[in-house]
Amino acid sequence: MTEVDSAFIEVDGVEKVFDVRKKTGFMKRERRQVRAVDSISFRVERGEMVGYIGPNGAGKSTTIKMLTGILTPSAGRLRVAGIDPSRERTRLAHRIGVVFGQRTTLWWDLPLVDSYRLMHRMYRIPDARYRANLDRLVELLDLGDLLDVPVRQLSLGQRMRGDIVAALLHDPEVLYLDEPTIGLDVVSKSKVREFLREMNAERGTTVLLTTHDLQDIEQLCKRVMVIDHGRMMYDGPLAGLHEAGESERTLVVDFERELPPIDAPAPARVVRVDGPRQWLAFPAAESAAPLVARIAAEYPLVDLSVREPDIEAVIAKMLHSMGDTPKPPPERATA
Ligand SMILES: Nc1ncnc2c1ncn2[C@@H]1O[C@H](COP(=O)(O)OP(=O)(O)OP(=O)(O)O)[C@@H](O)[C@H]1O
Repeated sequence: MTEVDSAFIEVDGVEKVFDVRKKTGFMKRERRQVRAVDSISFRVERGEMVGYIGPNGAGKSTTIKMLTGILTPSAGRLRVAGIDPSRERTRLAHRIGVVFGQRTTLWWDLPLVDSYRLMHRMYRIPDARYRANLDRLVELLDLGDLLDVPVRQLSLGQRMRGDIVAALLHDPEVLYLDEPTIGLDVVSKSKVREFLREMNAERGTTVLLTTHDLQDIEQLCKRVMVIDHGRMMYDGPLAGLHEAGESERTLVVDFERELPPIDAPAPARVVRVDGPRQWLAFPAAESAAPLVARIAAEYPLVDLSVREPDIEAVIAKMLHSMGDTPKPPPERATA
């Protein structure tokens, strides 16, 4: 191994500026520069699963495209597994896997297995390894009955699992996931998450995950990075993000009968009442257990559920609470 002291992914002062030409009138064009990524730095260690989140247009996809070598940075230094992605894109391709939730890498008109056969050739995967990986992945992602079905006939959840198999057939060391659970039903979401957790634990695959679903991050990533207007605004644990934005979760409780708003222990408070159902907001960084125990002891409780805050709301609150000043975490960003 060459990368003894270095992290698996290294991003130092990376920028990406796009030149955009806009039509401003008949025969008139204006040139403008868009700074999609603005001097960001971070490191990801081998085997880490890191969430990479931010509002629309924040610069997430641009970062991922630079990490895969599709785009060349305008400034700064990038390394993945010691490789400069834009200079050695093909060499790097053998070590990375990419899943874009909104697009597919599968051949639409062909049976699923034909796409895998093509990947087998494209990546020159040794036969025995291909066979073993295919068997294992198909079993883990429960695709056995679907291998001969044309991709166009698969449901979104089946297609997504098919895409994940395609991205992993060549045993990549790092996986970039862009919205892997978008549009999936609850069962498919949990299948995908469970698989990713197992893959990370068993194989130590490094994962960079972009998502709008807070539960993806909660269930998969100890660390989250927030980007906004191309700048790194936060890099640390998810709980810290909740604290920075003072975000709240909601406890939804059903009582045996209609009650006036209950006397919730602060900082929890009733925010809505509808018949026997009441909604209580409480700090997202706190456990729901003491609140649930207290309500169960004092009121005629029938059922309850906890709703997570929306990822956009968490980010918006955090950005608002910080003004425009990035929260410098991590020694790891400047190390
Ligand atoms: N090829 C391009 N040419 C010009 N501008 C671009 C190009 N690609 C991205 N941009 C701009 O760069 C900024 C960052 O875009 P990017 O796609 O990286 O954001 P994102 O965080 O992935 O957003 P989303 O969550 O909506 O996918 C946006 O303002 C976008 O319009």
